Amino acid sequence: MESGFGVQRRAGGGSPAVGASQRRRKMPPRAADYKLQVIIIGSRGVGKTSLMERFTDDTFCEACKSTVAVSLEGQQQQRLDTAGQERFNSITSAYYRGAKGIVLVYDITKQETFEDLPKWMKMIDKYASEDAELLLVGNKLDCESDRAISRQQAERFASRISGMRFCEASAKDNFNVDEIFLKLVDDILSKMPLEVPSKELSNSVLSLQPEPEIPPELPPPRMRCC
Ligand SMILES: Nc1nc2c(ncn2[C@@H]2O[C@H](COP(=O)(O)OP(=O)(O)OP(=O)(O)O)[C@@H](O)[C@H]2O)c(=O)[nH]1
Repeated sequence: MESGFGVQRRAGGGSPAVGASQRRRKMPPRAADYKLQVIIIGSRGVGKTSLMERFTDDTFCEACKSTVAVSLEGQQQQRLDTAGQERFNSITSAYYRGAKGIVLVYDITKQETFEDLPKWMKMIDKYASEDAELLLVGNKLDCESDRAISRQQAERFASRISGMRFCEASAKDNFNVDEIFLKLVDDILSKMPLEVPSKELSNSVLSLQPEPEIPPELPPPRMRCC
């Protein structure tokens, strides 16, 4: 249950006068200065694909099918047999490892998606680089009347994890979506050395489905002691 993509960022971009989605539609394509791998993780149905599609294409699908595929940009699209856990795990660990940014999503209307967050953090602790930027996103803010998780609860969760930022968003209403990804990329770039080695760059895209598998032995967690 991960989605991800290569985010392209041009140097000296600054804050746009128009929305970033508008800029994406109107500006002619130009070679990117960097390609950074960002993955989007979270429980089933929280809106990972919707956030990604809102950011990349400025589209929203009301009745999307669940993601069950791995795709490698410019290459083949391959259906995953969810029983094929071994192959899945090696792909998962590779993509976590390569991620410069991780967007961890829950649904503000679904308690269980918030309760799953510690499991996702275990995956991050096990597989991701310590330097990866982390962003917690409470999606479906347009469903305020069905809210099950308060902003304060989520802020408390994020504050216990070193370097994790938090925001709420709506892929449906296109609220905070550009901000999520552009801020994440700015944070990643601000940490990078001026000369980025080419092996650091990635152009792969990932979209996976199975439930998070909790590793039996975990490295020291990012959770801070209270
Ligand atoms: N109201 C509302 N619905 C949303 C929002 N984002 C996604 N959805 C809906 O939630 C459902 C699941 O969205 P997806 O983007 O497929 O969620 P996902 O996390 O990629 O789901 P999986 O691939 O199954 O893990 C779809 O019906 C979307 O239309 C949002 O911001 N607001």
